[in-house]
Order: sequence, then C-alpha cells, then structure tokens
Amino acid sequence: MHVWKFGGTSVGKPERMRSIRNLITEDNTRKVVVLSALSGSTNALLAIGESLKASNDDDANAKIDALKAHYDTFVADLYATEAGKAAGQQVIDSEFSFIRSLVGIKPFTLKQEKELVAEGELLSTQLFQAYLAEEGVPSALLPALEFMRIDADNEPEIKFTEETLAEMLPAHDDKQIIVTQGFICRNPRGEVDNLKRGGSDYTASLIGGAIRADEIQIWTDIDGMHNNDPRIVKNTFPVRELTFDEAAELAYFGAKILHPSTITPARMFGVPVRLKNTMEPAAPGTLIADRTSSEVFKAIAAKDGITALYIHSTRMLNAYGFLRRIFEIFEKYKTPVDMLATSEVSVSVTIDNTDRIQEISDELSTFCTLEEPDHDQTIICIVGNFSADNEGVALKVFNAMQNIPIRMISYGGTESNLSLLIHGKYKADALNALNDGLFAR
Ligand SMILES: Nc1ncnc2c1ncn2[C@@H]1O[C@H](COP(=O)(O)OP(=O)(O)O)[C@@H](O)[C@H]1O
Ligand SMILES: N[C@@H](CC(=O)OP(=O)(O)O)C(=O)O
Repeated sequence: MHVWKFGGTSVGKPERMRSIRNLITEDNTRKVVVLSALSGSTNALLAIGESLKASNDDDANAKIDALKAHYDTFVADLYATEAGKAAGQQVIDSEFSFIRSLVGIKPFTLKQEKELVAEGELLSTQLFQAYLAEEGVPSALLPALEFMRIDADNEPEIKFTEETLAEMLPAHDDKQIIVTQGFICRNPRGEVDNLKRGGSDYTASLIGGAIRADEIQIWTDIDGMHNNDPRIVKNTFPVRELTFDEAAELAYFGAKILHPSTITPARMFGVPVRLKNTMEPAAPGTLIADRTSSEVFKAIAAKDGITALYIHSTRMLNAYGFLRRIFEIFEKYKTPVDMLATSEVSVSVTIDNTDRIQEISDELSTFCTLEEPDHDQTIICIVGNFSADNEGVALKVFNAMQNIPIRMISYGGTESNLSLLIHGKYKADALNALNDGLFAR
C-alpha cells in the first residue's frame, strides 16, 4: 500500500483536484490519500481567528463571507452534474455553519482557534470525496481525528495510530482509495489540535510508518527537493536521491518543501519517501531512502529567525560538568539547541524558540556571564558527503562565503552536514554565493 499526500497547491484549484483524481486512479496501487487544505485557506481561517480573538465580529463575518464565496465558486466549477454540485454545496453549508457558530464565543480561546483552522482539511477532503463519488470512483473517507493523536509534549502517538488504523482499515478492504485529512489531530484532552504549519507531510509519514506502507509520496508544485531554495536562488535543480539523514537535515533547516519532522517516522520504519510534482507527474522527483549518490555537495537550506546566545564562564578552564549544567537548563525549558560552538571558557548556542529565553537567561546567569543575544540570525545548512577523508570541503564553502560575515560554524557533527550562522540580512547573498561556488555547472 502507498500513502500519497497532496499539498494545498495541488488541491487549491478545481483543475488541480481533477488532475489528482486522474493521478490516483491511473496508478493501480491501493493508497491512502492525505489532503491539505486548499492553498490560502489555512491562512484565511487563521485571519478569521485573529478577528475573533480581537472581538471584532463584523470583521470576522466579512472574512467568513469572502472565504465562503471562494468555496462556492470552487464547487460551481469542480462538479459537472447538478447532483455533484448539490453534494459539494452541502459540505460547504455544513462546515461554514460550524465556522459561523464560533462568532460570538467570548473569549475566543486556543481551543476554538484549533477547531476553526481544522476546517480547511475537513472541507478539502469532503469536497474531494464527493468529487470522486460524482466520477464513479469508489473511495472511503477516514476521519484523521479518530486515529491521529498527540501527547502532552505535542509528539504524535504513532502506536495509537498504528493500532487504530489496524482496526479501522479492514472495514474498507474493498476500496482502492482511502481519503483522509492531513495536519489535524486530537490532543490528550480529546480536543481538536494540529501538527503545526505544513503538518500534512508529517501526517502522511506517520500513516506510512504506522501501516508499513511500501512508499510515501509527497506531491507538490515542484519536481522534488532542489539543491537550494528556488524562491531565492535562480538555477536550482532537483536532487534525485537523498538519504533519510540528508533529507531530515534539509527539512529541519528550512527546505520548505517538507515539514521538519516528516522524515522521522519514515526512517523509523524504513519507508521510502518520494517527492513528486503534480504539474509534471512524469518527472522523477526525489527519492529519500537509504541510498545516496556520490556528489560531495548535495543541497543547501536556510532557517530564519534564529537567536544566538553567548555564554562565558571563567570556571570552565579544566572544568567538567559545565556543559551538562548549561544543557540541563535548555532541557528544563523544553528549548532545543540547534547549533553549538565551544572554546575553553565559552559556549555559543543557537535557539529557534525564544518563548522561555528569559527564564533560561536568568538561570544561566547564576553561574555564567551572558552577552546580549543576537536575534534575526539565519542558519545555512549545507548537506553532502563530507566524510572525514574528504579534503577541501570547508575550503570550498569558505571560498564561496569570502565576502559574507560568519558568526558560527558547525562541522563534523555528522558526515553529512556543515552549518554556518550568519545575520539574516545576508541570507540571499549567502545562498546565491554558495550556489555559484558549490554547484556551478
Ligand atoms: N529546497 C527546496 N526544494 C524544493 N522546493 C522548495 C525548497 N525550498 C523551498 N521550497 C518551496 O517549497 C514549495 C512547496 O512546498 P509547500 O508550499 O509547502 O507545498 P504544498 O502546498 O504542496 O505542501 C515549493 O513551491 C518551493 O517554492
Ligand atoms: N493546511 C496546513 C497543513 C499543510 O501541510 O499545508 P500544505 O501541505 O499546503 O503545506 C497549513 O497550511 O499549514
């Protein structure tokens, strides 16, 4: 069995939805089809939530009207028959009646916001299934809210998904196509929640791992993982093969094509992930598995909004246990550290989540001296085959970066990653310079 995920860009227009109907039926493999919300819907729903949080009901109602008008037009175009249009309209009327019921709830809490934002995937999947029905394609709609759950640390409970799907799927053994929602889940309180922005990729990978799928395919609007951010750099090209580790680094460090956690379940259960282009289905895309190709430099990604902390201790000379004390504080405040550089008496670290920075700084200050943190930093992550015997890797990177100030360097943590910390204002220059220096063809 396969798991195929189609992102917002692949379901965002009626003609795209029609083309994914062709894609999933032309291929004979039985599959779970995971859909995101229509592109723009999640942002539109969040904007409605912002108005409701601000008790601006008129504003919220106007935004709801505009979004509903978008769906009305979508339905009028997608379905060919009167019966199809009526089925689509019924989905919209029912979901928008729920959305409207949220107006006036005061205070408008995070719980309601999560219910509101889940409507994007609830709408897209029901509209798609009604379209498959109109086309005479048998399918089942499996509610993700019944089998996708996160724990108190916001981590998906894959065992629960595995057991629940094992109970639910046999009822649909006669169906080749099982449609479900990406992104949405329940939390330990049983409330509607989600896997964070872009989380439908993660849903697909969690399902793929849970059912031990033969392959997970992520369908989007580009032919696979490119060697650099195509939104910033011209002349990027698709990377045909990546290992799970290489892809995980790129996704974590900013390659927007994949949610940062997507690779974890796929790697855990050894399920290959293929990135494919809905607009160009014949293109090979990118295969993420155990194999790797032989190029030294494979791809670059950049993660913005990073904060660097500079920690000094005079007691570090010949001291042991200092790093442990520092990292216990980051652990206590559930704040992951991304990059690290040490000298005999100093440690510099970067964090992405600054929610608890005040508490962390206060505790560090009891045994360290802290410099002012630097905000608006960017981590540039370069991925490739950097085995210890490979000479000249760092030289090529530094040559390319010769006109860009570098604040931190991390090399040797794995044999596949070299990371640099720079100020965010140099990001575009750095990505372009590295593209010219490392990938000139
Ligand atoms: N290294 C990269 N390779 C491919 N695409 C990338 C990369 N970095 C950023 N992107 C962007 O990711 C986009 C696809 O991801 P996303 O917008 O989340 O799609 P979807 O809506 O299908 O989930 C592409 O259109 C591209 O602009
Ligand atoms: N709709 C959600 C989940 C998602 O994964 O979307 P997409 O596949 O379009 O990135 C979001 O916008 O975050």
